[in-house]
Amino acid sequence: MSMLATIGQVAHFAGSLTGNPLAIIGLVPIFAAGLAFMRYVSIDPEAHPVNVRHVRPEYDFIVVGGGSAGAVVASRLSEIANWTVLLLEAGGDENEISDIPALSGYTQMSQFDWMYQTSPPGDSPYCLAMIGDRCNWPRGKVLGGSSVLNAMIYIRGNRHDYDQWAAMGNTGWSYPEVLPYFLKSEDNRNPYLARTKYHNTGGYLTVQESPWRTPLSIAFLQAGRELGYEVRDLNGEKQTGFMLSQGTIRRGSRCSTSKAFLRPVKSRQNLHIAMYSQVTKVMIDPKTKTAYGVKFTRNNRPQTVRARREVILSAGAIGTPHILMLSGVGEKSHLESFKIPVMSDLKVGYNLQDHIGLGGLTFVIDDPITFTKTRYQTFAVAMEYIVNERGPMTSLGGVEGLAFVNTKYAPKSGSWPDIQFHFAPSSINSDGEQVKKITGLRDSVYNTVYKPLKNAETWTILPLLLRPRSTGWVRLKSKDPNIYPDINPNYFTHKEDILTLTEGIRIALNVSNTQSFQRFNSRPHKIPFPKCRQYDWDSDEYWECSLRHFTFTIYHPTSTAKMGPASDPDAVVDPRLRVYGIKGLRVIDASIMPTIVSGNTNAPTIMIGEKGSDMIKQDWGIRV
Ligand SMILES: Cc1cc2nc3c(=O)[nH]c(=O)nc-3n(C[C@H](O)[C@H](O)[C@H](O)COP(=O)(O)OP(=O)(O)OC[C@H]3O[C@@H](n4cnc5c(N)ncnc54)[C@H](O)[C@@H]3O)c2cc1C
Repeated sequence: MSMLATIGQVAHFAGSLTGNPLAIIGLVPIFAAGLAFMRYVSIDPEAHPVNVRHVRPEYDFIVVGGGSAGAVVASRLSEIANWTVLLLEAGGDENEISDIPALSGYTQMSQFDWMYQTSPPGDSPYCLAMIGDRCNWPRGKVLGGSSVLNAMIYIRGNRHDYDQWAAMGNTGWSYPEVLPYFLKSEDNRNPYLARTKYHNTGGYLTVQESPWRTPLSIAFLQAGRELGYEVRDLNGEKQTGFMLSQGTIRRGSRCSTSKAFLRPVKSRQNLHIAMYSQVTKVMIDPKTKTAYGVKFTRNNRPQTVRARREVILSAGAIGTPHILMLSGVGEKSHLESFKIPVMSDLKVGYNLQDHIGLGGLTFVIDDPITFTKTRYQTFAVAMEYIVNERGPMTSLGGVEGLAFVNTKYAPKSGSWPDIQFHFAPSSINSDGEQVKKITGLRDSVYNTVYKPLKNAETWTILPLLLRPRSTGWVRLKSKDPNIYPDINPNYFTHKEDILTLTEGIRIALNVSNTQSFQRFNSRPHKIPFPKCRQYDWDSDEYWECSLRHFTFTIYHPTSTAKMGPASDPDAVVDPRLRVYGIKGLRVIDASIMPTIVSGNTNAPTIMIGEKGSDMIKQDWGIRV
């Protein structure tokens, strides 16, 4: 294939991603993608998984959803040579654009994204700065799932999270019991990390720091020290402190779970992967209450496939409860209102938890050292990515530094921080209007608050609430599987969530006040949101108003099929991830977290995939 043809093909794909790519993302990333494509075709040893043409009538195991967890489960189960495994994925395959770390925002609102939205809020307002008072909730609709859309940040959560799960009655899920599963996946490429007992090499999932960063990342670490925090591996012994971001990247490109877990096993004859296959229902025998297969639609054709041993739902925190409820597993009164026969009366869809913070908390500096589109979308930058797998294009979604800090509301031990910082040497409009587009910011907000920052040197901290008290739900709107469910996160129904975040914002302001940032004359950008003008800047009321406007989720919905012991009335699955009341049906994905972990959710979900796979093997008599 000629170079021009290849570039044309990638540009065409980019068009489908953005609507008008040449206007929005400019030529350079397209060149980058085109050239990267050439390199992959010629030298990449990891050819893509095969989309099987025909699905057999029956398999031993059916895995629904090939995302962060599902790709792991399909890979691990098919290690058993005499088991047949079918992986059904609603989306298609990832590609060269989604591989470029710095362009991670461009896969949102594309064919790779389910494009969910929260329902408009009730009494506790949130997302008010967004069109229709609704926040976008991107979810991966692609092999690799949300690991293809995410910012690639690798964080495992706090050891107390897992000890708390175990203390809730979830035998086997304490920190010492889950750590081996984090290690099992990992191939850490930073020798100084790899040699510690908290990291590993040789696993499928590549983890490393981005090979490139701006000078401000070092200022961020130094600021942490000035504030009394240690710079340390936040995936190591202690979580409190500051560090450079670690990410799931390999040779400078995204390492999705499809790339990590499915490509290496693509030639296994006992693993079939069927893409563009949307599961609409789990078939459950009403007499024996046993799951025996699934219904799915592929190329507009409804089909069924049977499972000899088990059906595993790995469709994510929205998809899994949606499928469960459509299949008659959910709260009795809710299902009956849609005339869905009830197979098991369980609190499916409840307990929805998510991490939120204040979006757009921006600081301005004088020096020309930040990440701006004009500075970094150049031919030289593209070539550095293509030829050397290095440079600004390898930046982990622009997030260069991370920190876990304690507000006065955190446990007194100091070892279970309640706020996480994501540090980025950029702001809402450093990338033209792409961030505006994917967050759904109203014109009035963007034009008033962020447009004046055009050409400014900026940096941002996203203060994130790690353990929200407010929980929400996912409920059916219809029994038609193509109608998205009602997603109501109920943000800020607990005042403590606002109070904790307000303290977190003030610690972020202190970061800017350190000598490390004052060297650059750092100062907060103080233009208020139009509807928060009546409050004094930095008053409690001002921050509450700001939080309720630019409510920023970093897309970590979890816990909608809660794991718990039989004594827990809210539990949907038991500690071996089996759905209560139904034989042959498990859930293995982010939905099972009884409480959201204190940190980004991709690595914990991959761990759940690893551990869940071993549980299945054990339960079928395989030694692991
Ligand atoms: C934009 C974005 C940025 C993020 N950034 C980070 C980050 O930097 N670090 C981090 O740790 N976490 C991040 N996350 C969160 C993290 O990626 C998710 O928590 C994690 O991927 C969830 O894994 P999962 O297996 O539960 O679901 P998913 O990975 O979403 O997988 C579910 C899969 O099931 C498929 N599916 C759903 N319904 C059906 C159906 N009916 N039939 C067939 N298939 C179906 C989907 O298409 C998808 O492939 C981010 C998420 C997003 C969306």
